[in-house]
Amino acid sequence: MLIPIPDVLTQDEVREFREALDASQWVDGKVTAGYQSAQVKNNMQMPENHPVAVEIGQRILQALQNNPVFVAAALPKKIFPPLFNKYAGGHSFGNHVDNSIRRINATGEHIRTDLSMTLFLSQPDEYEGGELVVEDTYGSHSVKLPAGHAILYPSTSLHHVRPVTRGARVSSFFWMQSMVRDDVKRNLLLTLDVSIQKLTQDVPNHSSLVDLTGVYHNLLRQWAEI
Ligand SMILES: O=C(O)CCC(=O)C(=O)O
Ligand SMILES: [Fe+2]
Repeated sequence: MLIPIPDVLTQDEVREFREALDASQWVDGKVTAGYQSAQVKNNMQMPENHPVAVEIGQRILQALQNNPVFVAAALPKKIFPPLFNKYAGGHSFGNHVDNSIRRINATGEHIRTDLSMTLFLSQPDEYEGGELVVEDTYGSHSVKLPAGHAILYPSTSLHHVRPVTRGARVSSFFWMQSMVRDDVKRNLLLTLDVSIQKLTQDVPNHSSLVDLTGVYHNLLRQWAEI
């Protein structure tokens, strides 16, 4: 399931991050690609250990940890330090599935990629094309969100980015390991969580809330790897 996460960043943060990124040196995006994806990857990237990328990446991680929609949807265990890419002048990224295991260079730690995320840092009217197209069991979904918004999708999905034919598309992208590896189970938990929150608002003190909340936690206890 594709899950939009609105307002990860404020517009002030987007402006500040873009100013710093636009003033920095970018390199060929193939540096972090696996063998197959390197054949179809044609974009630019900030070097992983560039101080600007590291600092903005940490600010993005903080914003995500304080975002209840993200936490409920991803149930994150480990998040890869955010990377940054840029597509301009016809750049695109052909169909691929993300690498299953990633090593975090700074710590030597490995993560299993359960979820992939793109956080848009360009407004949709700044560029033509550049849609992220993700295939899932319900078909193909084309995603282009306002700057500061993100899309979360299963790392098992085949996906590509359409050519950017005008302007530039800048974004942050990264992967995470979830406490709940299985997409179906994670999405059931999210549906239950959202329903409990809605019921809490609409009918506070409803007698079923104790049981439903118990079911949520008991399922999470069954399924979580921590
Ligand atoms: O630019 C994007 O939205 C996705 C990038 C991507 O798929 C990747 O780097 O593996
Ligand atoms: Fe990808």
